[in-house]
Amino acid sequence: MSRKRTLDGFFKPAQSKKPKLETDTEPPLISKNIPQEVSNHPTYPYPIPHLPTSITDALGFAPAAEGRVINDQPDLDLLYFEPYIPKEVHKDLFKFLRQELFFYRVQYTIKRGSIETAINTPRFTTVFGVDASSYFSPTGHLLDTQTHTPIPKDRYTCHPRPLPQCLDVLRILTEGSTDSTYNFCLVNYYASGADSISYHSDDERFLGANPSIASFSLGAKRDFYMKHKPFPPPKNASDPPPPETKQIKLALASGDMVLMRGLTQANWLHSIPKRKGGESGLGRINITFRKAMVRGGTENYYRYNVGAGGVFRWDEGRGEMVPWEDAKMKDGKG
Ligand SMILES: O=C(O)CCC(=O)C(=O)O
Ligand SMILES: [Fe+2]
Repeated sequence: MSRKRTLDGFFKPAQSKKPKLETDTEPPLISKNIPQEVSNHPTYPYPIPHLPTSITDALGFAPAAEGRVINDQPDLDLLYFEPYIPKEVHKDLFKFLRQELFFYRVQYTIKRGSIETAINTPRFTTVFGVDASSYFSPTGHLLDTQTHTPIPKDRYTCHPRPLPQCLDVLRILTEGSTDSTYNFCLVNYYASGADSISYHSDDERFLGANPSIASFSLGAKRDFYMKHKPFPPPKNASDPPPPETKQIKLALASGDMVLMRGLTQANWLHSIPKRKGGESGLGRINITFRKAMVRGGTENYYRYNVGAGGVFRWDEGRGEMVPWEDAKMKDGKG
């Protein structure tokens, strides 16, 4: 089949707003018999090219270094790969993902008591995947994990989408080196030192107990801080004081991967603080792989990483993320 027909084929489903999920005997949402040069799905704003073989070939040598265990403080269990991505390709992988992925700048409100506060997420985000109650068939339909039949229409209010090949390749490698499996990929893009993530832990109940989270860095070097959560006050005056813990700083470089596992999320917070100077102006991509067990995880991840706003895409000429609608008009594709 010619390349032209392939492209026509995948642009068509992208126009319909919702995937048709009734049965898996329908025409595939992802073409099966055509050599796939792109990943596409009705939930994607545009198709995402597969990784060039120059990158996939080099990824065959990952992890580029052995993981170093960091567990010298209470409740801490990290495996730190410096680097994980071979040095020959981390720059190309960064450029590829920044150019080809679609991002969002999510706004939401939080309510504390009767006071509502508007939050502007201080970084670009995107997400792919679905929790363990469902899975994507090879043709892109969402099926129930128990019954292997199409999921009921009302299972999700969001529109879960499968990992594109370019991130799935990394997921498979990560599973091989971390003794865990993952069904979600979250991506952050920190455009400059003004973008950040404040202290938090990824210990939501929908991840189950002691989740393993694999976190990749590409692009600018940024400081990653960790600190122990406050210990509960002693119950009796005779109880021993809580153990001493020290803040941790890892200068995460392009290609590095930190696996946070065991008791880490339940007991430690982590952050990427705002920075002036250094490499931060070059932009940084963070990719995390996680496993959500139940539907609530899917709703949460799409709400806070896609939200209800517009799509952004990297504009190489302008050197910044631009609203994708504008970029399409400029290309004359609008
Ligand atoms: O950018 C990073 O290295 C950390 C990102 C993170 O903690 C998160 O997305 O939950
Ligand atoms: Fe996190």
